[in-house]
Amino acid sequence: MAPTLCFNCKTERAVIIRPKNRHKLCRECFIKVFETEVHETITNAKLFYPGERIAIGASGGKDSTVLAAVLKTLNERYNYGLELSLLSIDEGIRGYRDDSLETVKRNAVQYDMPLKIVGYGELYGWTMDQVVEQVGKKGNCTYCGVFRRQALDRGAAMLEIQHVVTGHNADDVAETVMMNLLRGDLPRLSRGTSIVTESKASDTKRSKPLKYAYEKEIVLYAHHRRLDYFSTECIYSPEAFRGSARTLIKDLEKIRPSSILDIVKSGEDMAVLVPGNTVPGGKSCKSSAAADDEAGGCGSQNGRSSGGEMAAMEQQLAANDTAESRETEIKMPKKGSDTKKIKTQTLQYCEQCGYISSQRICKACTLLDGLNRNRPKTAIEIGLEDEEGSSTLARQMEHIQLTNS
Ligand SMILES: Nc1ncnc2c1ncn2[C@@H]1O[C@H](COP(=O)(O)OP(=O)(O)OP(=O)(O)O)[C@@H](O)[C@H]1O
Repeated sequence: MAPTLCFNCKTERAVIIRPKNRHKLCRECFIKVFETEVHETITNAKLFYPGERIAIGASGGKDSTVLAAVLKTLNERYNYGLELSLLSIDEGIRGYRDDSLETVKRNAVQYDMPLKIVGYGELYGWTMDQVVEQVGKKGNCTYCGVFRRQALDRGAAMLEIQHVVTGHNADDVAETVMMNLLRGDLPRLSRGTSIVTESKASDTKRSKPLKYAYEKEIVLYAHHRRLDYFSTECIYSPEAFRGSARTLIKDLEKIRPSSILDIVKSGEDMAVLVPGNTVPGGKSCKSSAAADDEAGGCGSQNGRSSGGEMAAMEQQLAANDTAESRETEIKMPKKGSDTKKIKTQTLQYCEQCGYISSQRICKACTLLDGLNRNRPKTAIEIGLEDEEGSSTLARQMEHIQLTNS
């Protein structure tokens, strides 16, 4: 049987089917389409300005590796004029992060980008291995997430960079929407849906250029561009709630491939319902305490292994270069969306470390206090399974304060 030709170029052999339109694409056309859609996300949301210095939160995983590769390509193709750097946080997890950091070091050479590595050990005096040794695996993700959010900000400050981009993708955002919907937490749903999160007082803003990119497409892109990335998952325990939301979304995707972007879109629409808040069309979320609330990574990697779907996909791709993985529809955000609203919080500086926080003592310092007092188990008994840890952390802090008083 004659090979199917690419829907776009009509000359090359098709190796990818996109469920969006059942178009069969060749490698080159798929890569171009993927990059063009990220470019449209960037331009529609006006994510960057010429000359802007950008720190790419680089974990060595597929998402941030694809992000770095695509940003480099687009920066050159469309003359964004960006100065791109890699910023890696070393959580201190032997057998995981030390290996993935080796990948980031290679990426720095491959993409000709400067690399800054900041460690939990140097910032907090605790590596995650030490934290887990003390608190156990249950709930360790909350420590890691809170520490990473601050670490990314602090790393960016060291580089004198005011914009950190992360590899959060459409699946991650859909999970966050689903989790906050199930918790009835619209303000957090609103913040998690925004493509940009910035704080009134913090110099550092965050954005997610891959917000509309499906995880499966990211894997395909990495595969077909032969990107060098690290695919092992964190050795510590997954967050059960996010893992359940992930499984639910993956199941929905199987039945209806557009579910992921539909959930993201619903999240953007629901964000409008947050009373007294201001978010431009899921584009930007200005929170006075965004630094404390914005996801700093992880919390999505963990729990991802439900079913090992991505790992299986990667294996299949590696074994068969003519992969015909099912793709999902990418709908780009419409230009000129309405202004929407988000919750504002009271801003203050942590009395201990000076980090921006909605609390007198920031979450990292609260957790560190618990660790340093050698009694974190008391503090985390109330449960730690959320993507940003914030609601639970607020309860933890109350608990800790009560325990102390
Ligand atoms: N240790 C880290 N150093 C720098 N950035 C990080 C780190 N961990 C996570 N991030 C950032 O947060 C994003 C989401 O992280 P998460 O842990 O959810 O992994 P992920 O979705 O699998 O992404 P990746 O494939 O890039 O690891 C990453 O894409 C990256 O931009």
